[in-house]
Amino acid sequence: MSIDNMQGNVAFPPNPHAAVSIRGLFKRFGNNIAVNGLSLDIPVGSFYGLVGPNGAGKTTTLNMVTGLLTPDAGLAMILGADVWRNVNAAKRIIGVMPQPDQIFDRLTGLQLLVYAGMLRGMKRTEATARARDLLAAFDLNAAAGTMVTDYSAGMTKKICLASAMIHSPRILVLDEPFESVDPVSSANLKDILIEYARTGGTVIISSHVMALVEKMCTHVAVVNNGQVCAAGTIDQVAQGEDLEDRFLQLVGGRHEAAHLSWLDGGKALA
Ligand SMILES: Nc1ncnc2c1ncn2[C@@H]1O[C@H](COP(=O)(O)OP(=O)(O)OP(=O)(O)O)[C@@H](O)[C@H]1O
Repeated sequence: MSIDNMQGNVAFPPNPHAAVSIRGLFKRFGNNIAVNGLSLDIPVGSFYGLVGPNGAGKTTTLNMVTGLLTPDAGLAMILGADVWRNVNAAKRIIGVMPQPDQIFDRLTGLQLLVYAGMLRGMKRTEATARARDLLAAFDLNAAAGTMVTDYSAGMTKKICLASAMIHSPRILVLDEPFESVDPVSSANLKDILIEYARTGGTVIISSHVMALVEKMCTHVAVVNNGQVCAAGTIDQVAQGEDLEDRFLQLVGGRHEAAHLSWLDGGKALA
């Protein structure tokens, strides 16, 4: 998709060939409009970054696309099928990284992965074999028999990621996947995701780390106030600039002279 603000253009039909096609998605929490008529196409095989300031509506959008949250209005299609017409079918196609507080952390890492696989209809033997592959890939072999509640934040993140991948979904939706993951595991994870996209899988990540998005993603959408303000390939959105600078131009919010007069390096105590 070229740089294209499709806000409010609900008449523009969804793209049945896209991995994800969103039209006029809307969600309100009380008086707060979290997602305000958002439209976006995510091509099959893309590594798509969703970026935006805190509270922009990224997580709310992803939750509606993955069948976790009902939209107030609008349409989300996954590989040509309306998510909300058959939400269970959509969930089988997608791998969603659970949040650490959404997992059964009294299971061991191995048990959690086998459980996640069996929940998606896999046989125990196959789920166990894949769980062991994933534990190795994420450097969690030594912690396979440890309860997840005793994992560090980064280890928990990795086991959450692994549980999103075990059923080999066609689309992976990952909210801040690299946050608190160490550089070695992060590099391994990037290799896995890049290979996954290369073989036709679609990866959608939300991230605040612009350098990472610029390096890893093929496409990016900048979300602000519940709408897409720019979307396309990284080059199309960056327009020859550093992606972070372009992001700041698009969303604004930089204070001319960010200055807290009382934050004086402790001079007052000297
Ligand atoms: N369950 C909820 N109940 C009430 N308000 C909510 C709920 N979830 C999100 N919101 C509000 O919706 C808006 C969008 O939130 P959302 O979490 O989608 O933003 P985000 O772009 O993912 O932000 P961040 O980068 O900080 O994670 C925010 O104003 C938030 O306070």
